[in-house]
Amino acid sequence: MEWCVSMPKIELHAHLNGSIRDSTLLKLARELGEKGAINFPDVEHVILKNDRSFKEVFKLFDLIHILTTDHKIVTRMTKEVIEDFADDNVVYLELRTTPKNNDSKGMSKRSYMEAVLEGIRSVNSVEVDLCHKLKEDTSAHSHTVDDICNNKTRRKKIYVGLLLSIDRRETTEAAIETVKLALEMRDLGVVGIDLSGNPVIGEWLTFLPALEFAKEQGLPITLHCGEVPNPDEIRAMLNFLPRRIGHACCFEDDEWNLLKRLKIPVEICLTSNIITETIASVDVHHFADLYKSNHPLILCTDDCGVFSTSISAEYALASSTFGIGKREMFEMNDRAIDFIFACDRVKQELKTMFASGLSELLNL
Ligand SMILES: CNc1ncnc2c1ncn2[C@@H]1O[C@H](COP(=O)(O)O)[C@@H](O)[C@H]1O
Ligand SMILES: [Zn+2]
Repeated sequence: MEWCVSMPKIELHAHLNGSIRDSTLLKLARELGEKGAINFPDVEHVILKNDRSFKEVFKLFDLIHILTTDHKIVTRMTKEVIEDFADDNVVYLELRTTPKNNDSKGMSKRSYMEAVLEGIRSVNSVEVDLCHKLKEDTSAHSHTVDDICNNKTRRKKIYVGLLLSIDRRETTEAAIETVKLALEMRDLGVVGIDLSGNPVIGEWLTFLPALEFAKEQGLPITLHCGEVPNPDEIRAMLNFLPRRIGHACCFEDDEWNLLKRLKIPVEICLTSNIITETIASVDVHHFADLYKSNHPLILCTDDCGVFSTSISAEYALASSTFGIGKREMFEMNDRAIDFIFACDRVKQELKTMFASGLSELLNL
């Protein structure tokens, strides 16, 4: 489905380390293998394996982190991931990542994020508009809407906003440190906070003080919610009123009713849910019911490296499974602009871009 690639798309749920290219991961593993730090054939097998249980996915993340937790590699990975999304015609990307401390690499959460920013600066195949507050004041000098829409006269452009993730393994203090860092970096492209990590680990109450602090400070929050059955946590998360949630796989009737009543937008990750077996098969995915109910939602990749997918592949899968066409998908993206975390300038520019794209679509 060519249109799934060519259509401008909004990606709101992509984890940096989960989006790493297989080729980069294998190269890093080979290098560590040559140094004798790991057994390359074992690691190669894990990287290339296609079906992964939930537990195995989180083991793979630990392995990926061993290979990538280094400033230069974080920079390279960030650059490649943004270029890959832009190549797939993502026009607005919210990229999330967990800031990491690692004494042996001289890495602090802040220096990790500086390496991410360096990666964004080194993107050269596409023009990056980093969403940050300061830019609003200078937007008069920014590009015109015609510039953005007209790929012929300008380079392709992608808006990027960063979300800082709190890992469910972290303590309250570490989570607060991440929120403080996000606040310090609001002028540098950080647009919000995410709670993620292995859903069978950690307690909601551990993260609540950090999330409440973020909310008080006006930082938008998205939560991984209901990836495993846990009705008390799901209800507590929904009643916290996050700006969005990811997944919503293991909801019962009460939780569906609450979600729909609160109209909290959902980031849908089809392939991720199927591979981790949180949903039995794509045809019974809750995307269908939410879409029919006009609930705010958007298709996302989660971890396109780990799950060997792409945002256009997710659109193709949703289109063939649920019979949703190009125009409806386009409108789904247009509506999603309302719940992105970027500032009004970016929202306005995207609205204009999509408005002109729709007339093109209808003229076809
Ligand atoms: C499959 N579903 C998922 N559920 C929950 N958390 C997930 C996830 N996929 C990824 N992550 C979270 O993102 C981290 C990797 O990216 P970063 O190191 O932050 O860039 C993982 O370690 C996990 O905490
Ligand atoms: Zn996720």
